[in-house]
Amino acid sequence: MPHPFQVTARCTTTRARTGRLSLVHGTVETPVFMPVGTLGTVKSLTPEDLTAAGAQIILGNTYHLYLRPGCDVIDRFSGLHRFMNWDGPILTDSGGFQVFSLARLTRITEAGASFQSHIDGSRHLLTPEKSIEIQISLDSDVIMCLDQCIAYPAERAAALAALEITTQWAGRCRKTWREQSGEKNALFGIVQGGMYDDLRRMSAEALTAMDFSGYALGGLSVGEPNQMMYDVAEAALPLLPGDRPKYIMGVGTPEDLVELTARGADMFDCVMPTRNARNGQLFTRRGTLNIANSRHRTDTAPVDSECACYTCRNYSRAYLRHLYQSRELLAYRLNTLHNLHYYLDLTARMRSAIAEGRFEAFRKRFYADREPGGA
Ligand SMILES: CNc1nc2c(CCNCC3CCCC3)c3nc(N)[nH]c(=O)c3cc2[nH]1
Repeated sequence: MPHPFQVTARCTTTRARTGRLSLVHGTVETPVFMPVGTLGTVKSLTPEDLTAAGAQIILGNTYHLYLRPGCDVIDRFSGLHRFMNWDGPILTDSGGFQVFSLARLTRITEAGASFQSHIDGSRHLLTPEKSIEIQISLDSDVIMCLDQCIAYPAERAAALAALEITTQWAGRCRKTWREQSGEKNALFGIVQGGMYDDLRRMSAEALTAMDFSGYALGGLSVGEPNQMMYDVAEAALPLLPGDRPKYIMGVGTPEDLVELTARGADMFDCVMPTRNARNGQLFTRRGTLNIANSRHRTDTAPVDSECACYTCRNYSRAYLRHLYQSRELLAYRLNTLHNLHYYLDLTARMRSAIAEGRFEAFRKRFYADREPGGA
C-alpha cells in the first residue's frame, strides 16, 4: 500500500505542518493528540464521548490486551474495534515500553523481551514477530515496531546496545508485517538512541532505509529535562522523511505539544489529560488548576469560561470540587471530558493556525494567555 500520509500546509517560519493520514478506519488530520485507551477504554468515557470531544484516533496496547482479556477473546470480535465499539482509527503500542515499565523480572535478549506478568506473575516472551502478530489480530490501523526504550540517564554504550537491538527487531517486525498483514495496516518504526544526537542519527538512518509508513521518536519523556527533550527532537525530526508522519511517544504537556509541533512533530499520545483528570488537575488556557483547592468551594464559574466542553457548559467549579472531594464517580468522568476536550481543541486550533499561516501568532497567544500562578 502506498504510504498513507500527505502534508497539507506548512508554516513558513517554523517546521510546523498540517497533514492527512489515510488509514483503514478513517482519515486523521495532524497535528493530532491521541487519547490513551490502554485496556480498550479511555477511562470513564464512551466512544460517543470521544467522538463528541473531537478524538480522531485512540491508542491501545499490545502488552495489556495480550495479558487481559487475551487475544482469543478479541479474536472473537475480529479485532479491537468491534470489541470496544470504536469504529475510528486505533494505534497500538508494541508493548516494549510497557514491559519495561510494568512487568517484573524482565530480560532482554536478541530473541525478545521475556517478562513476568504484572497481573499473575506468569512468564512470557514478547518477540518482534509476536508483537506484530498481536497487533494484526487487534486489527489496529497503526502498528508499532517492538523496540527497546532505555531509561534516562543512560551510558552511551547502553544507548547504543538498545538501538542496535531496536534496529534488528525493526527488520523482523517489517518482515512479519509484510508477510502477515499484506501491508494493510500502517507500520511505524521507532527511533531510539537516548540523548545522543549521533546515535539518534544512526537509528533514524537505519529505519529510514527500511521504509516505514511513519516514524516515532521513542526514548523521550522518560525523566529527562524538558529542554533536552526539545533539543533531541529538534535534531532528530529533520533526519526523518518529510513525507511521512512523525510521532513523539508519551508526550506531553500542552506546552510540549506546541513546542514539538513547531519542531515538526505530527502525532502525540499522553496519559496526562486522562490521568491528571482523575487526580483533580484540570487544564485551561490560563494554565492548570487543582479542583480540590478550597478556593473553588463556592465558585459558580466553570473551569474555563472560554471552554465549549460539556463539563464547562453545565457545571461549576464548586460542583466539580464537591464531586471530587466526595470521590463521586461523576467527578472522574466530568474532569476527563474537560481535559480531553482541552487537548483535542488545542490540536484543532494548532491545525487551523498552521493552515491559515498564523502559527507563530497562535504560539505567542498560547503563552500570553497563561497566568503565572496557573488558572
Ligand atoms: C510517558 N513517556 C513515554 N511513554 C512512552 C512510550 C509509550 C507511549 N504510550 C503508549 C500508550 C500508553 C499505554 C497504552 C499505549 C513508548 N513506547 C514505545 N514503544 N517506545 C518508547 O520509546 C516509548 C517512550 C515513551 N515515553
